[in-house]
Amino acid sequence: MPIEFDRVTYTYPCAQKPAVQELSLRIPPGRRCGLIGRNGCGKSTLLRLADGLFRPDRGKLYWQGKPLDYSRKSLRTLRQQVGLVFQDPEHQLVATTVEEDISYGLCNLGLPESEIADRVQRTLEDFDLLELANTPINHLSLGQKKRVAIADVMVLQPQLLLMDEPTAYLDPAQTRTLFSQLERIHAAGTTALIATHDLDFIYAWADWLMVMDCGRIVLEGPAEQVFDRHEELSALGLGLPLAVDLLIILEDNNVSVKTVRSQILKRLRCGGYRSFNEENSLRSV
Ligand SMILES: Nc1ncnc2c1ncn2[C@@H]1O[C@H](COP(=O)(O)OP(=O)(O)OP(=O)(O)O)[C@@H](O)[C@H]1O
Repeated sequence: MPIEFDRVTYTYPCAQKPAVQELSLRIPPGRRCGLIGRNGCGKSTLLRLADGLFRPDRGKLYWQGKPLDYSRKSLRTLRQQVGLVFQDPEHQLVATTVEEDISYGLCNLGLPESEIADRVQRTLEDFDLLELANTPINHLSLGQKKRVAIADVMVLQPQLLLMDEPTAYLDPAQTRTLFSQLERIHAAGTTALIATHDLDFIYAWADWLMVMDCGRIVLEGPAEQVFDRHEELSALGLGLPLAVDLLIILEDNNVSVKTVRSQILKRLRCGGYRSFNEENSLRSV
């Protein structure tokens, strides 16, 4: 079991209530795990706890079966095995140019120069960053910064990859590149946990889905089964991936393309399943 939370509670200094409460979860090796939930429900806090950046007030975290040790030395070792891509790329980028930034973590690991050069070159290619290799970080667009932040962590080949809103600021082509890189590392045995509001991305990628609310995991299971729980997701203020909405509409065999289009537009403009139900019937459109 790479990572496990056992009744973990964490409260930010000066905060009135915990951001994460009595939270228990286990992520088996090799899993593609999605984490969804409305704003402020505790997703980023959970990821920071998993990376050892925050220490729980109560409860315990286990990494590969051993309780997390918060000594400097152990945290250094943990960070070589667990990589976190922050929601805001500005929190990740440390060096002057793209190439320096991607090599930074590898240099800290004390790897031979030739291996560092090889890995950096491959990562620049993988993330379509070759042309930007010598560009100063502060000359990059937000989407380019996000790609560098993701590359910074992927180049380290962590055993557990934690990502906070990885598709934020990425255009569709770069989202596809990210997808294929995630497929590649999954095939190589990496476990990944991705927190996101991008339901279409998570629907396509995740094999396991956890839903958070008020600092707790409130739904968990195979992604397809969790997305089938329309009413509960709606009650939690969450929508559905477009593909699930489409499947619901298409369950009615008599539905025309025009009706599907009109229903999908309504879904996109007004939100998820609740508005769908309130409309009552497809045929009335
Ligand atoms: N530095 C902080 N100090 C005090 N409270 C904080 C701090 N950071 C976050 N919080 C609070 O902790 C709770 C959980 O925040 P967190 O960022 O983990 O949520 P999230 O699910 O990642 O949200 P989002 O989807 O908006 O990114 C929120 O109520 C938030 O207001």
